[in-house]
Amino acid sequence: MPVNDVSVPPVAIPQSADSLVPHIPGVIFQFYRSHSGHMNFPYLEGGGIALAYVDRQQLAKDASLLLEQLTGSDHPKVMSAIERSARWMLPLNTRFRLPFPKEKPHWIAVSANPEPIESGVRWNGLMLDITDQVIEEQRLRKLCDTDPLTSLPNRRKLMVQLTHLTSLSTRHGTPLSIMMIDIDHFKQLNDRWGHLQGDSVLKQLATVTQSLLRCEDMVARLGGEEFMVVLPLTSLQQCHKLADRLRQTIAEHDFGMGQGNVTLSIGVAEYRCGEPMVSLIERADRALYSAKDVGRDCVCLLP
Ligand SMILES: Nc1nc2c(ncn2[C@@H]2O[C@H](COP(=O)(O)OP(=O)(O)OP(=O)(O)O)[C@@H](O)[C@H]2O)c(=O)[nH]1
Repeated sequence: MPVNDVSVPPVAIPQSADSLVPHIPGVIFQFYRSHSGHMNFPYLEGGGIALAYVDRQQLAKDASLLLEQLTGSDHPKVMSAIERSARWMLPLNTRFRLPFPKEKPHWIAVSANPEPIESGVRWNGLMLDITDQVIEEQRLRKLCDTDPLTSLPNRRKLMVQLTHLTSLSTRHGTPLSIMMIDIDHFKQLNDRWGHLQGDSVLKQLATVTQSLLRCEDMVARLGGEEFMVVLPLTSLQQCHKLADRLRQTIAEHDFGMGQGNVTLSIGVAEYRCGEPMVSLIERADRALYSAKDVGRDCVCLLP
């Protein structure tokens, strides 16, 4: 049969976009800000859940009813995105959490184009509920940043955090110390007790170390049997003391293999304001190797 003989069932063509708008999974809006700062939504229509709990008639008069619901950093973030878009006539692209009664807030993405008018600026744009996408992003980010065996932050996450903390330390002149930790003769432990028992030691070490730290400290697994602890606002002496407490706690801990089976060598170092982060890590690494050299089960620091 020739292709052009295939009969197509008749479909009603919408007369205007207006009849489609209530059925789309998002919101089409017009947002207005006067030169004096008054804001409102002259137009706000659409489908999906995003409009379920907003009072459109009120928002047509005053947008601050919606903006005031934004929590945490979302309010200043959205306000400065509006300001930037208005000042430079750049597209407004941002996201925020919209509170929902009896539910977790939903993530809403906004994308709109500004248009200068005599009395202020007008934006025409879209809002989409991106909650599922944000949850997936958060899950993937956690996966990228976490060591699967111990659930500790991994090397990647640690480097990001250490970069941030060294720059804070340089800016404010505050102390920052690190510990480089390595389990002694871990190969022998694996060979003698098996890989599963080795894994269990790594997990228990992670838990014991975390229990000795404050919430602003961080312990990460760098790989294999090597860990790093980062201690903001901590001098070398305080770090040394804590490292020795950790060493002793682990030496006395019952890993289920009889006492005295697991010991740690630890190198400690303090950040020198302005130095590259790698120099700090190298110093702690060299201190760790000194600890290995002098017989293990000890804490070393370099001058
Ligand atoms: N069970 C277990 N073992 C691991 C894991 N990652 C690395 N290892 C083992 O850790 C051992 C590290 O051995 P080495 O680097 O020789 O160090 P060591 O035996 O601890 O010796 P020193 O550091 O000099 O005291 C190797 O046998 C690796 O196979 C892991 O995730 N689980």
